[in-house]
Amino acid sequence: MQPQIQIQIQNLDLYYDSFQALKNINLDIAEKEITAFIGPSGCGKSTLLKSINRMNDLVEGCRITGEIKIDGKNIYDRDVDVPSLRKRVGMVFQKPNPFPMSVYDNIAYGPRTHGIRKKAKLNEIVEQSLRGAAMWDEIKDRLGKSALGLSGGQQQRLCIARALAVNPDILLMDEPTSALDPISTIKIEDLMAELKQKYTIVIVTHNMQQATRISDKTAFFLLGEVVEYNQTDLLFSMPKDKRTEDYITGRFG
Ligand SMILES: Nc1ncnc2c1ncn2[C@@H]1O[C@H](COP(=O)(O)OP(=O)(O)OP(=O)(O)O)[C@@H](O)[C@H]1O
Repeated sequence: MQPQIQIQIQNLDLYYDSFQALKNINLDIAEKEITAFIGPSGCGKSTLLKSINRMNDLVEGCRITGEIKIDGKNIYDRDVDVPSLRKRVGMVFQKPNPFPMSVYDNIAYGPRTHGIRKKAKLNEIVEQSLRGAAMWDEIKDRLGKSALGLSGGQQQRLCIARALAVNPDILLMDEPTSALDPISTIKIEDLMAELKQKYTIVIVTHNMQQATRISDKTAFFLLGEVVEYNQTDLLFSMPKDKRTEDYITGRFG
């Protein structure tokens, strides 16, 4: 059975002032799969990722034409409530960025800003989110301690738990393991394999082995365009475009 398409990117062009960073992007991203964006530095991967929860709204001079539909609704329509969109489409960044507060408060922060006040409910969300990020047993006795005292890998899983706490449908991950050691990286990759049962995941990665290990589909970007998009095993074993082949065989980039 074909997976359901959740995110449809159609005729998307994006400009930073007069510089065109994305050129006519068309991509269908399936629900509850992991989709990887790969390509050399500066080719627009992060820009496209950030367009999926309108993080680029914060960049002065950024202009977008075309559409990104989530479950059929264009997120760039005027009537879209951007905070609600970002609640549905969570984001995890390259460098772990826990807030300078306790582990508990990091997780409870999002739900509190969405009006949840009851201690019992917050406790439940904190536990569920940390379980969802596969770190409850490891951290349950340190909930009151500062998140800044955790290791880099733990901080990144905490940031994933924080994203889960507001109950998103989609998780965007921008090179989530590039600042981590190999063991922490494997933990996050294992976690992503678990998470895709419940969430649609889009990941930017520079690590082609990582893309082949974890993703269902891969899009190869070059100079603001998607050159090739296919099932990950096919893209890496039988690239259709010479430029994809050159990149994955290390001939450039
Ligand atoms: N805020 C901005 N203002 C102006 N130009 C930008 C801005 N952000 C990105 N760019 C430019 O847009 C292009 C795409 O950048 P982007 O960060 O999306 O690439 P990337 O493929 O994610 O690169 P990397 O792998 O190095 O993170 C680059 O040329 C970059 O310099």
